[in-house]
Amino acid sequence: MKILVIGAGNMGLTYAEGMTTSALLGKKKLKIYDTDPKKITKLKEEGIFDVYNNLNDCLPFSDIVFIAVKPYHCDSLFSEMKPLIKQEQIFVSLMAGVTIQSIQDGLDAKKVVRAMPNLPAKVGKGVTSYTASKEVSKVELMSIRHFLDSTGTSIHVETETFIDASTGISGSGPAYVFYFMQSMLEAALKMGFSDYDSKVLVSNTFEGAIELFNQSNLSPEGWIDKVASKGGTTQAAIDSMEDNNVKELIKDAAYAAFDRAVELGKEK
Ligand SMILES: NC(=O)C1=CN([C@@H]2O[C@H](COP(=O)(O)OP(=O)(O)OC[C@H]3O[C@@H](n4cnc5c(N)ncnc54)[C@H](O)[C@@H]3O)[C@@H](O)[C@H]2O)C=CC1
Ligand SMILES: O=C(O)[C@@H]1CCC=N1
Repeated sequence: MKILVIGAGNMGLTYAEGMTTSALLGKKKLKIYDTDPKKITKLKEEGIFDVYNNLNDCLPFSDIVFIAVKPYHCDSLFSEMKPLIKQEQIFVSLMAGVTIQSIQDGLDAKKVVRAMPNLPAKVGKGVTSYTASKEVSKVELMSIRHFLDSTGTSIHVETETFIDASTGISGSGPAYVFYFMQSMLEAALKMGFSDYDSKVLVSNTFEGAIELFNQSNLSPEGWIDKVASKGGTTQAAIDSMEDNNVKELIKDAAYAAFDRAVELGKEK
């Protein structure tokens, strides 16, 4: 199977790296296309992929095409791609907001999969939601899932609304976790810990809590109860967060990302 990734940025390159291990590629190298000359030179030097700076040389010779440019670059990209595509090709968009209909219209293509990945894919711990146009067969969708799973795990959703919703939870979600980490790092530094000690305290606290959560059926609230003693320190912290409405604010933030994904789709 011949795979092309368009856009060698954070997401495109992460997916490309994940997919190089796939048995479905056979002996072929994965193709990657970008317009940035510096990226092209660097990728050519590394020699992991077949690297292209011209769509004519790669797009017509690919079965599955992953699109990982920023949403505002897709219109100009689509007009360049349109004369080169074939109806049997499958296009997998990783772009936030951009709808299946607008991809089909922009490319004059039928087989489109819309996916929402996230950045932990870089370490094989990504989660991707995906849905497809009706022209993509079950067997084709199984191959796509195989490639998506090369960066972690995936869930199939029935409608694009769930792609926009998962953008607010898992797509943008790693940034919320980093935001929380940054707040705790700043608090640790303010308390007088060194940079190194602050990082050790915070990163191990996150890692340990996630491991506990993953190894049990207990809800986060159940785990909070195990940490917090009545009248103790944790309760003081949780009370402070509750008084400041932190939980509602985080939910609002997730909805802001969801709404923005829907809005991006309408801007097309
Ligand atoms: N970064 C993230 O955590 C996530 C990103 N996404 C989506 O992935 C897409 C890419 O995001 P990033 O990788 O973060 O962006 P990025 O800016 O790191 O990468 C975009 C790449 O596209 C290239 N590019 C721009 N125009 C091009 C064109 N016409 N032809 C070929 N290449 C072109 C750029 O040179 C760059 O290498 C976005 O649509 C975003 O919504 C989705 C989920 C998570
Ligand atoms: O911020 C963005 O628009 C992209 C989509 C999800 C994560 N990053």
